[in-house]
Amino acid sequence: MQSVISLRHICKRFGNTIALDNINLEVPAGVVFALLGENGAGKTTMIRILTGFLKPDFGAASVIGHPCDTAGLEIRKSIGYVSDAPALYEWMSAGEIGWFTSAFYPEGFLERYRELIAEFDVPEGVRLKSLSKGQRAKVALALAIAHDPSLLVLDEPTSGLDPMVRRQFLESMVDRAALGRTVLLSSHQISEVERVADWIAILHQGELKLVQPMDVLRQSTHIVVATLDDAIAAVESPAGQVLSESRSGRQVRWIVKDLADDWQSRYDDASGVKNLSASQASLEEIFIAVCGRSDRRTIRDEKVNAQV
Ligand SMILES: Nc1ncnc2c1ncn2[C@@H]1O[C@H](COP(=O)(O)OP(=O)(O)OP(=O)(O)O)[C@@H](O)[C@H]1O
Repeated sequence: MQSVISLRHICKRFGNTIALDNINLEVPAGVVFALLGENGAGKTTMIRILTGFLKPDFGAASVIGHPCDTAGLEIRKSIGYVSDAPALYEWMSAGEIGWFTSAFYPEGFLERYRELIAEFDVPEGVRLKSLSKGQRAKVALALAIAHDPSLLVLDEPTSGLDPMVRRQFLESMVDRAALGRTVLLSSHQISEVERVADWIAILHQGELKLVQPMDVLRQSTHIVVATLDDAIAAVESPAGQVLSESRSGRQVRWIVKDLADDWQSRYDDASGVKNLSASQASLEEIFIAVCGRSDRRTIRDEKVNAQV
């Protein structure tokens, strides 16, 4: 099946900063796909490339079959997009902006928009500048989904919203995926994402560190804790892909992906390990393990590496 979003070898630099470093990503249809990353990881840069606002320095990107570098307008008309700070005509009322925007979309837009506004409890007659932040976010979401787009792109949609509004937002994402639509959700609200996302991608300092279905990621990533006889003794890591290791006194803690079935066999009586346990890691623990390393490469680093 064709991907809804496809990125091949995407690179983008701003001066010395490598904002996106050879990104390859395929987003399947009908899922809530979460793009996680700390501040400055490159999430907004990726979304700006996908929506045709920014051209990559290298690589090719397409959204619902359209090339992002040449068909930005077409893409923006077809998808729904909510930025972290939606630009709305402040002097219009919630009702007026729906009517105004409906001129750009096929019949049925206004009716659906008004239904959504009523569902979200936003008063139609009040000017946008007099609405609360949460109400304005709901207007932006209603405008983005009233034409029932096959892809909805949300850049930090819930930042600054209260928990009730956030929950309403995220539930509407799950409803959309259930109808076969795709949602790309950029966020650093990890616990929220964990509840709604089908797929997780972790972007760290411009590099895509991990892309996996949420259930596979959960099942395949463990926290392994070993208690040692001696606090300063060396100990072998468990068999698997070790994402992080930390020590506190006699305890060693690893976050391990694809832990081998027979991982305990490494720790016999002579290993100096007294107690062993393994449990499933939360998304937050996985995120910290993946992102807790190395500083962003800059062009200066690349030049130094090329010289050695
Ligand atoms: N127009 C620009 N000019 C210069 N540097 C930029 C520009 N846009 C982004 N950057 C840099 O590129 C990197 C990635 O920024 P980006 O906004 O994509 O991150 P982000 O993951 O969206 O962060 P946040 O969660 O804080 O919004 C950062 O180091 C940022 O400073």
